Amino acid sequence: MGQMLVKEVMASDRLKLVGALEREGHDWVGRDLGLAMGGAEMGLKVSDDALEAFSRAQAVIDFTAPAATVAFSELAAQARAVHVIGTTGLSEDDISAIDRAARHAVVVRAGNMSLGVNLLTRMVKQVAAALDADWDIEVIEAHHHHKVDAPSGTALMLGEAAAEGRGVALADVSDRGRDGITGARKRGDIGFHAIRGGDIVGEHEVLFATPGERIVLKHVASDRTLFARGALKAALWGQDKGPGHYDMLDVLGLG
Ligand SMILES: NC(=O)C1=CN([C@@H]2O[C@H](COP(=O)(O)OP(=O)(O)OC[C@H]3O[C@@H](n4cnc5c(N)ncnc54)[C@H](OP(=O)(O)O)[C@@H]3O)[C@@H](O)[C@H]2O)C=CC1
Ligand SMILES: O=C(O)C1=N[C@H](C(=O)O)C[C@H](O)C1
Repeated sequence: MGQMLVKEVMASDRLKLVGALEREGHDWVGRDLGLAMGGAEMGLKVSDDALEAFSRAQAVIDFTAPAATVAFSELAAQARAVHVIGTTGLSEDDISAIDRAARHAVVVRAGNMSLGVNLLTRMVKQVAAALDADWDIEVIEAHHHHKVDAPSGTALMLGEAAAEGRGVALADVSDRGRDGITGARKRGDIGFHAIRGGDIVGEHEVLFATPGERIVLKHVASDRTLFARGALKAALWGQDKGPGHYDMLDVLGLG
């Protein structure tokens, strides 16, 4: 995602890239970003000094890993830069830490930056609200074999939307990774299933099943560029907002 973001920022006439980070000890640190990416020289050196880079930025776009994102949220808040977070796999403690940073700066966080998925969450909530618990809800997601977290951030967003529609807390009804003699499905549970293979960009399906019929709501991402474009839209949107923890529904006006 990092390299995709660099390309999208370079292609934009509204954005300017002022820094690029790698972790301390990475062999790109100190090298020209363009050359390191295998292209033309960009005149911008890769750094490992987050606070220095953030202090020169109006926005920080972060698709990394939970520990990095939590640390960056504090530094971005110190620098009063808009922090756009695409990182998934965050724990409740991680999210609380980000909430603390969002008291001082704008944070936009979403497990999926695409318009389609965010619209789908509204549809899932509506369908879940219209159906009772005789309808079993299952969230099925598929991603490339490099992905390290499961369920995906998007699957969790869709599960949250379904739980919200039903008026229950997801934590109380979530059923993940069935294996072995699990017993019959519990009424009202929301199940999660993760497929990992090849270069699948991201596919999410929410299944509502009752005896005799099924409803399937599905989103397919076929190009990662859409996630980068969504994140950049969020960075621009956040420029005139007050401190707070926002999501893509806010950015897209679907909240
Ligand atoms: N919200 C959305 O729309 C989307 C979210 N994602 C999420 O974004 C995240 C990244 O995805 P992806 O790009 O595929 O994953 P990658 O593993 O390819 O990239 C993550 C990068 O973050 C770097 N990183 C980790 N920790 C640090 C640190 N402390 N300082 C600097 N760099 C660090 C890693 O470096 P190193 O290799 O050295 O560890 C790596 O280059 C995932 O959580 C993914 O689920 C992805 C696509 C869309
Ligand atoms: O890791 C990915 O690739 C993706 N991660 C996000 C997620 O966890 O839902 C968004 C998208 O599906 C791609």
